[in-house]
Amino acid sequence: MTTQQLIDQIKKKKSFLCVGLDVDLNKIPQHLLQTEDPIFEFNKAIIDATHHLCVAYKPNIAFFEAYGLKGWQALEKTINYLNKNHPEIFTIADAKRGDIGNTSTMYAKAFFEDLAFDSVTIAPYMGKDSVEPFLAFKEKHTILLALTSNLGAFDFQTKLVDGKELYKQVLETSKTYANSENLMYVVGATKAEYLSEIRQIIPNSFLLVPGVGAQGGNLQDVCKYGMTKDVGLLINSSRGIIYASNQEDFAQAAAQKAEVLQKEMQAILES
Ligand SMILES: O=C(O)c1cc(=O)[nH]c(=O)n1[C@@H]1O[C@H](COP(=O)(O)O)[C@@H](O)[C@H]1O
Repeated sequence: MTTQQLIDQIKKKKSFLCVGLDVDLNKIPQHLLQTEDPIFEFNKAIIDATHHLCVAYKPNIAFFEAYGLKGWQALEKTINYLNKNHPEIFTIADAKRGDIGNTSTMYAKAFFEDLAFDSVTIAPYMGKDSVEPFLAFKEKHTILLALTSNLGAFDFQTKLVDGKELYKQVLETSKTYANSENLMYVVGATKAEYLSEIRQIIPNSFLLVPGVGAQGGNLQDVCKYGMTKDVGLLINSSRGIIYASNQEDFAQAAAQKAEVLQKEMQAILES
């Protein structure tokens, strides 16, 4: 999916919501555990109930890998279900990969070719030759961790390196990479006060913003400081939506939570 197609969807749906699929078998409704593929059945029900309210889904790969082969098969079924039934949806493999060049190429093939995701999250720590193999897939999007939502972000990301915060170095240096126009960045919703300065470095790039809901980030603040003329934001919520109920009504409950966020986004877009 091109960036323009994503922008068009945001305008059409009046939503820049990304639903995070962080499926934990201990948290899903008991009755699903009797089915052959509880992870996929859960995802399918969530997607069926929420796809009109969001523009993206972000399966977090850890939550699939934790269940071995069955988890990986559920991931494959989930992305195939999305690509077949909802090609208008932007898909994010939240894998946080990045390694020496030839290894990154294999990670890129796994998520872009084999699983056919639109984008993948990448850790920038290993630098240019670890990121460019993902950017080589010109029709795909590489989402680089810039300033993350967790407390550990202050261990390295905000530290000064040559007089400048490391996350700013990541933003500036990554702009020099080949095909950098296909970069998006992760900025945690819990770090909204940093967004004005971030926008000075990357005025137009899309940001994936996790951390609203369960982690305490605030949608209004993120939009105030981070929104561009083309919106430029994908706001992710995982637990706050998918675990709204652990009973048979879980999908409707998830849709209700998603709708609250969508309505808030609509109000911001129309203000
Ligand atoms: O890359 C991410 O998606 C990510 C980056 C970050 O800085 N913080 C963060 O929470 N995430 C992911 O976003 C999701 C947040 O989930 P909830 O806190 O349940 O909404 C999880 O899948 C995290 O792994």
